[in-house]
Amino acid sequence: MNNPSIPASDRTPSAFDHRKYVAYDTPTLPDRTWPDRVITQAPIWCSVDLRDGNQALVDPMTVPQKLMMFELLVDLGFKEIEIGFPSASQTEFDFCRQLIEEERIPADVTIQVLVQAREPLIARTFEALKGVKQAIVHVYNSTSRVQREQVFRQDMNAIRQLARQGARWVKNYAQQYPDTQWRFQYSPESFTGTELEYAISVCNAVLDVWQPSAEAKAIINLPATVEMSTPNVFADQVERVHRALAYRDAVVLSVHTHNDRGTGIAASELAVMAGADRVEGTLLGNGERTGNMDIFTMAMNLYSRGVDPELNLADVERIEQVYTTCTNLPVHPRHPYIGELVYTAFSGSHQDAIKKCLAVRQPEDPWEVAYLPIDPADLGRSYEAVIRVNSQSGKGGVAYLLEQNTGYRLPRALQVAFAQVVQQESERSAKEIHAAWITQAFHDAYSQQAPLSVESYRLNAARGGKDQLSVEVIYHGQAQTWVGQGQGPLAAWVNAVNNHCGLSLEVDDYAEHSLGHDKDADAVAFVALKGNDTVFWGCATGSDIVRTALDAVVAGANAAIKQAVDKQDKQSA
Ligand SMILES: CC(=O)SCCNC(=O)CCNC(=O)[C@H](O)C(C)(C)COP(=O)(O)OP(=O)(O)OC[C@H]1O[C@@H](n2cnc3c(N)ncnc32)[C@H](O)[C@@H]1OP(=O)(O)O
Ligand SMILES: CC(C)C(=O)C(=O)O
Repeated sequence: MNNPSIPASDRTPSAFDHRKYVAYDTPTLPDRTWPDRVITQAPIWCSVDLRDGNQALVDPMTVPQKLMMFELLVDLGFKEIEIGFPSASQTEFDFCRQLIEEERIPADVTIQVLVQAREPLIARTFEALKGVKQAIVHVYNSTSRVQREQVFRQDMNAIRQLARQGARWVKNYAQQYPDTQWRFQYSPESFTGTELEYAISVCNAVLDVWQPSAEAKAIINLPATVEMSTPNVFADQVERVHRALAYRDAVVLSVHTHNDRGTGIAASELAVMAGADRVEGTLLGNGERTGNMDIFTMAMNLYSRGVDPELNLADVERIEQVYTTCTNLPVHPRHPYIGELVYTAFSGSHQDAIKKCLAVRQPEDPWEVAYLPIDPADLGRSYEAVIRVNSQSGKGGVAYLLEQNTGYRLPRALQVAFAQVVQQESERSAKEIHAAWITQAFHDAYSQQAPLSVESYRLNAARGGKDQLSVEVIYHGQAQTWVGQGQGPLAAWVNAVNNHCGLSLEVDDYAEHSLGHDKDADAVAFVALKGNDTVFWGCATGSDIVRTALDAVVAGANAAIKQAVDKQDKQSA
């Protein structure tokens, strides 16, 4: 249809011109109630991975791939699974037969199949379902204005008759297989492009044929076959149907949204607020064009707000593996909840906030961690994936990674100093800096035990007086005995080091902590030695805390010695 708002002389079909498009109709539902509702319970989920997901693939799934996906869906807890379109191809037919003949359908799972409102296809569909204990037969026809006028070339009445006829065929064929517990589903396909009151009249016509009851409910499924509006408009449409549908108590109201505008999940969520009982979709949103609504994400959205999603999605590795094997599609690294990068913070302020929230969090607390909508561990994600370091990162992230790798909790001033080392490398390489590099760089910078190292020590701790320390050292390859005195072993040792190395270091800061919870756990010591307006940090670990402190001083002193040598080399060059 030509858009009358564009003068004919102005129409340039190949140009990027928004005037080619018309605004969508907005139903008037001034007394809408859905905006005040919250979702407190998971809807009935129906996976359509094996049908709508499958029909959108470059290479539709083979029978083994379909089986693999079916088993995953069952294990995740889906109770309704649309397994295909059995009249579409031999593969589809055979898959349906295999599930039934090999008794692969658990007693609490109902398979669903799709068919057009065409008798031969409906006959073939019932053949495919022969012997099944229970099944949903899902019949559809397009009701939109565009399809009525341009595809079917039939008026509203004829299209309603087609729907009614399809419903009759389904009902009649079902009577030929009385051993199966049948349920029927109807979709006014392209519902979002259908005049709302007309769509309701078609659904009611179908229900009049099926005469559903509270014991034998029918399913009316409202597809956003093409997502054409903002989700609030879809919610209004659903609430209007919810109110106007005949046999409402005997109907499960279902929605089936697509993602053409990128809001397929929001549309389903608002639809549930508007009265939908059931949601069709696919894992990770595979499906026609931009995909079906993503059940994994919608379920995790519920989970993240404390609502039981009634699906167990914890094994994301398996979900990803089956998804990629069956669809040949990758999982986007930013895919909600499952993508490789979705729990990762590179930026300094995010890392700092995450680290602080995690540090104060008690296991029994509700999850309230900045920047992390859920606990990544719930989906098997390790904390290594949470904080990653590049040139956008700060001291918090670097310290966090080091702590994860070594258990060290750096004093704040050492965090600041070490972050500069890492920042230099990340800027030089223009790459991510991994935890292994950070750990090595930390030890290189702060744990050097050459040219000076401690072999053994003897401490004569004097009550009220000065401690006397005698230390067997290796200094520039020579074994020597150094003696020092001071207020405590640390001061005694710094005095000895200063005397023998020609330094004038003072202890500026000292911290230690245990590296484990049991009494035999090693400790780590950090010491800041100040000399000539420079702070030299040293770090060491060990089971004997005095020895560990001496080693930490040695590391700081070695850094000071190295700086002095470098200075001399520069001057003589
Ligand atoms: C929105 C959705 O996802 S709907 C599901 C879509 N999925 C698929 O189409 C995948 C499986 N489909 C197929 O394999 C094939 O389309 C088949 C086997 C079902 C049918 O194949 P064919 O009969 O060869 O042809 P085709 O699909 O082109 O049929 C179109 C004909 O069916 C009619 N038709 C299409 N949909 C329906 C329907 N739901 N109810 C009744 N008639 C319909 C069309 O008007 C057209 O009629 P015409 O032949 O008189 O012009
Ligand atoms: C058959 C229907 C439900 C469909 O897949 C759609 O409209 O997208």
